[in-house]
Amino acid sequence: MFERVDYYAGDPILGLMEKFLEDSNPNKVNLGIGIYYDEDGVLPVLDCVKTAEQRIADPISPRPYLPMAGLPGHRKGCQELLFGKDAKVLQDGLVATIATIGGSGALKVGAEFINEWFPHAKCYVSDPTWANHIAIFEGSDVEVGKYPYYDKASNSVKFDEMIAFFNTLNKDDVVLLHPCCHNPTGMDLTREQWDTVLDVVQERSLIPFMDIAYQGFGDDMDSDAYAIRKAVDMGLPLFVSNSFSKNLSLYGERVGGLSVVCPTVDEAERVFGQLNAFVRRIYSSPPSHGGRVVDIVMNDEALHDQWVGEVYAMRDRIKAMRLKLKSVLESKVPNRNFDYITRQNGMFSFTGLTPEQVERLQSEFGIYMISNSRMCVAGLNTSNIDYVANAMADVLKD
Ligand SMILES: Cc1[nH+]cc(COP(=O)(O)O)c(/C=N/[C@@H](CC(=O)O)C(=O)O)c1O
Repeated sequence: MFERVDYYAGDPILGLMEKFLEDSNPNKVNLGIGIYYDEDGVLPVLDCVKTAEQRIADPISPRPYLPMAGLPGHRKGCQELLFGKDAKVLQDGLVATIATIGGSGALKVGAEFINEWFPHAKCYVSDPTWANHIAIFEGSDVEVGKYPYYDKASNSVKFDEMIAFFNTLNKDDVVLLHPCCHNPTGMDLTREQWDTVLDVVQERSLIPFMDIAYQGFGDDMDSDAYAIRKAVDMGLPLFVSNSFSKNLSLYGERVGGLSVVCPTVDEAERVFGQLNAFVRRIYSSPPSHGGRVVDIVMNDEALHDQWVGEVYAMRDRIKAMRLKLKSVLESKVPNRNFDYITRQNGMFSFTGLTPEQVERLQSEFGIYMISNSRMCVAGLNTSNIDYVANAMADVLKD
């Protein structure tokens, strides 16, 4: 009966996590999945989340279905984080926002919406991009193409090629953009480059779809949203998927959001209704617990301020690990340029190691990074960084 069903090849990121957990090497280091581990190598529970959890736990309350769009406070939290607390576009009621099952759920609902209402649109993703971007959009029958983005030889953005490619695209084609902390390269655009990208998007009437999963891990909450807010200032239609998995350290609670910036209130109402319709037919309504944590942290001023401080502490620890890794590698492999490690932003570094070198790190040293050479810098700490740098130096020298 089901022999016609193909075997699942596994996920390049989540599958690696399983292999890591099974590895008995006492020195193993997980630099694979994009998860923030603290200095002790532990996935943290933020203090602001602990407070929110206590409020949820006492007094304990029933767990009814949430609205299809999620809690109003969760949605408000997404909007103010992305667009700014006093953004005119919010005051004017031009943004349709739903709470979603993580950033992944936001991308899925967005892909379904585009397939339904822009059936001729293709979606173009950066080369390289987060692997699941392609799977999600193709899974919604949206044809996916790639735009030039990263030059491995120079460890920089192929900006002129990217712009030239955008100038070949058609009206309503979707360009999937990383506003900050590019996954997997960590290489972000400057503000001037964003301005140029958004000018081309406007000239070609493209649809920008910005996926922001690491807001606060780059420079700061507002700077990391520069591209989002610039598109709004230009009056562009805009999709934004956001994730609280990393910056609230709530991975398993599956909390995110999808926002669509519309030209008129009437269009925002139409879009909001259709987003609800897609939610209903895909998963009906979002999870309650995570939504309540987001609602409490984002809308309690003191907790929100505490949260921002906790995110910046995570950001700063990652930056410190970048500096340390770069200096150790420079001392051990003097004939190789490691500037890219500190030019890159957010959780990931595209190390440029070959698949064979990545495989050696895993098999000989128990160090796990994605086969495309992406390293999650947040997996480094002062206890393992010398071990990792020495191992990288070893495989780079041979
Ligand atoms: C760019 C991006 N967008 C969306 C997501 C999904 O977020 P969530 O809220 O968990 O649904 C991730 C997760 N990335 C890491 C984990 C994963 O692959 O699922 C990663 O790149 O390792 C991203 O890196």
